[in-house]
Formats: sequence, C-alpha cells, structure tokens
Amino acid sequence: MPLLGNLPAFRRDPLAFFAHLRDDFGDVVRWSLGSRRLTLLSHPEHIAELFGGSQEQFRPVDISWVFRQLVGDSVILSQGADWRRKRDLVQPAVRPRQVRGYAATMVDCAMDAARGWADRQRIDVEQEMNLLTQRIVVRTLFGNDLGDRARAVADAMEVAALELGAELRGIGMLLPDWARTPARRRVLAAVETIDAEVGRLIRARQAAECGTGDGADALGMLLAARDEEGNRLTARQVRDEAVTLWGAGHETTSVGLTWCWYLLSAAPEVRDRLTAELDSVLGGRPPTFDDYDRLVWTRQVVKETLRLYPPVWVVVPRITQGGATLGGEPIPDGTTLCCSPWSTHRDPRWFPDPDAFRPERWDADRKDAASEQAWFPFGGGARTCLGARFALVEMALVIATLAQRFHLDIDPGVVGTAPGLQLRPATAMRATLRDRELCLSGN
Ligand code: HEM
Repeated sequence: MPLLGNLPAFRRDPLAFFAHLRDDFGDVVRWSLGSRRLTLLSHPEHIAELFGGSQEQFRPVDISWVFRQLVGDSVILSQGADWRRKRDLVQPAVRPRQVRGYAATMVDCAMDAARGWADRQRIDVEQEMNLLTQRIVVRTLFGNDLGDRARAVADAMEVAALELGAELRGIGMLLPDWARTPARRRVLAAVETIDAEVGRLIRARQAAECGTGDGADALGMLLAARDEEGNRLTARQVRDEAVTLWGAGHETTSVGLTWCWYLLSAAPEVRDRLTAELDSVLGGRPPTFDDYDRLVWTRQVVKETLRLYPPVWVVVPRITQGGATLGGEPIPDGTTLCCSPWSTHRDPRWFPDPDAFRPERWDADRKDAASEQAWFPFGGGARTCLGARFALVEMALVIATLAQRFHLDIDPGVVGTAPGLQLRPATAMRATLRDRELCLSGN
C-alpha cells in the first residue's frame, strides 16, 4: 500500500473516487487515507444498519481538529450518555413547533432579498443564498441581538468552514493535534472572534433572564432547556450548541438552495410546474408555514435537489466495536465505516436514470421503499440531523417566496462540484433575474 494510500485520488475528485469504488469494487470496499483505513458502504441496507445500529457498536469518529475548535463539546461531537443528554437539551430549539415560529422569519428574510432584486439584474446565486440563509440562521438563533456584530461572526464562521473543508480533503486530517499550520492559526483567530461575540450575547441574556422559553429564538430555548435532573447547559455548552446550529444549519441550506436554482434553471418544465403550483396555492401572497404541506411539487423539487446534490456528501465515519455485524456478517472491531449520500443517491439500482433531475420520482404513487431508503441527505437513525425539518421548511419556503416573483436564469453550461465541508459549486453561478410579473405582462 503506498504511503498516502488513496489520498491523491480522493483529493483529486472524491465524488468520482467514491463512484469508482462503488461501480468497480462493489458495495463494501476498503480504501485508505494515509495510515487511516476506511470502508465505503454503498448499499442502502448496509447504510440503514449503520445508522440504526447502537452507538456502542458504530461509534462516530472525531476526524477533524478544526471542527473541534469550532463546535467544542457540542452534541455533534459527543458520545454515549453525554450525547443523549445534549441531544435532548438541543432538540426543543429545533422541534416542529419552533420551526413553525421560525417559518415567518424565513419568509420575511426571503421577501427582503426579493425587494432588493430587479428585472434583468445579474446576481451571484451562491452569494445571494449564502447571505439569505445567514440572515435566517442569525435571526432564528439570536433574534436581532447580534446587531452589526453579526457580520464579524459570519466572516469568522466562513473562515472556519473553509479551513475545515480544506482539512477534510487534504493532509490536514493527518496532522497531529499540536501542529500549528497557518491555516490552523487562522481558525484559532476566527474562533476567538466567535467566542467573544457569542459569549457576550449569552452573558447579556443570562443577566437579563429574558428571551427564553416557548416562542423564543433558539438561543433562548438553549438557555431555558433543563435535563431530567433540572440542570441547565452551562454558558460554554450553550455557546457550543449555538455555534453548532449555526455551522450545521447555514451553508448546508445555502448550497442546497443554490443547486436547486441551478437545476430549476435547466429544467423549464419543472420550473413551470413549480410556478403553477405557487400561483394556485398562494395566489400571489407570501407563503406561511401552513402552506408547507400543500406545496407538494415544491417539496418534491427540494427532495430531488438533495438527492442530486446532497450538501453533506460524506457522512461522519463510524468505527466498529463490540462485535458489530452488517448484512449478517461480523465486522472486525476497529473498522472505520463511511458512506456517501452522493454516491448512493446516484446509483442506478435505486434511481433509474440517476443523473436526471426528476422531482416526479417522489410522486406519492411512484416512489418506492428502495429509493426512500437510498435517500439519506440528513443521515439517519438516532443521530439523524437535528435540523432536517428546519432545513426542509426553509428551502421550500425560500424557493416558494422567490420563485413566485423571479425566474433565475443561470448562465448556460455545466457547473462542476467542489466538495469541501459542503458540496459547493466549483465556479461562480451567475444568473439573470427575470421579474415574472413583467414576463406575464409581455414586457
Ligand atoms: C440541507 C440542510 C442540511 C443537511 C443536508 C444536513 C445534514 C446532516 C447530516 C448528514 C448530519 C449527520 C448525521 C449522522 O451523522 O448520522 C447532520 C447532523 C446534524 N445537523 Fe444537519 N443538515 C442540514 C441542516 C441542518 C440545520 C438547518 C440544522 C440546525 C438548525 C442542523 C443541525 C444538525 C445537528 C445539531 C446535527 C448533529 C446531530 C447529532 O449528532 O445528534 N442541520 N446534518
């Protein structure tokens, strides 16, 4: 085995590398990143077993120094009883009742974005979606409390996310924790900014003892949460969870929305059906949470986007212990298992014509159990994404609000993928806006 194992091929194009492992070597394939040995699972049943198995047997691996600096000891990096407690404490901040409350903020922010748009204007789609989802996450998490400091925290989050993506794809992942590269120093500086601002906010809220409880923003919910013994999260733990929600919930939905516009722009018949649904369900008014269930095609468009371009293209690997099995076969302890929504979502066994954008796959009378099982952009099992509902509602309501008013005509051509922390477009995605009202009036 060469010293770097498959690192060069993985680094060059991880998505093609995973597809190659799946197509040429089968559903369970061993590969290596330097001294790390991994096993890629591509079959949905194995992946369901991985997610559904106990966390003692399939333990999530802590793979990134950068990530740990950013999220500290939050739910996303915790294990065992500590993880359970934190998950229970964070859950109220993103439960469906809260998301219903956040929906108005999501639509408000999208309306604001639309007010800044004009017919024939040129936009950078990723940048626009990034700003929009950032506003949404800041307002749903912190209300308006961050004020003009939101920009500084957002910039610091951006630095950390970029370095994290670079680390996950490069040799950064193989560096010992004590190594201080220029990239790691940039991360430490960014974390300092985040700590200062978020810490200030938490102290202010604690001192005022307000803005907590039902109907509050997510920070208020975290501050109010109590475990079974009546204990609260400490200020440091609240910081870790708030930063995790921000980090996990911002760029994921931003790139998801960006790819959604890309797919819609290249599929006029899908877009026409979308606008027809919006016109008939909403009749020109802004959407509300109650419209979410009625926007059937919109939801299918979102679901199909997350199939073709899953923002989290590889799920946190799990290491086996205590005699785990897969498909009835024993797996040696210490095996690191990983799976990629990208590669399984584009497997023709589960999705005929897998590269085609076809929201109708998800029609109630067409979809089948196999493709449902093979769709896992949010992971699955006990550690499934805490913000899945938040993300799905946000994506649908943002698309509904903006697509009602504008067509985004993205410049023709294929946009490649740049898998970092999230699956981003490889090049800028520029679009010309077309005001639908003007289109309809023939101007
Ligand atoms: C399209 C958007 C999103 C995608 C694709 C996504 C995907 C994922 C995935 C794949 C996981 C890991 C699951 C696993 O390891 O089994 C995860 C975990 C998590 N996500 Fe998301 N996510 C999205 C949006 C959000 C949002 C909006 C939030 C919060 C507001 C959020 C919060 C979290 C948290 C806290 C975890 C850790 C859960 C745990 O370890 O128990 N995510 N997400």
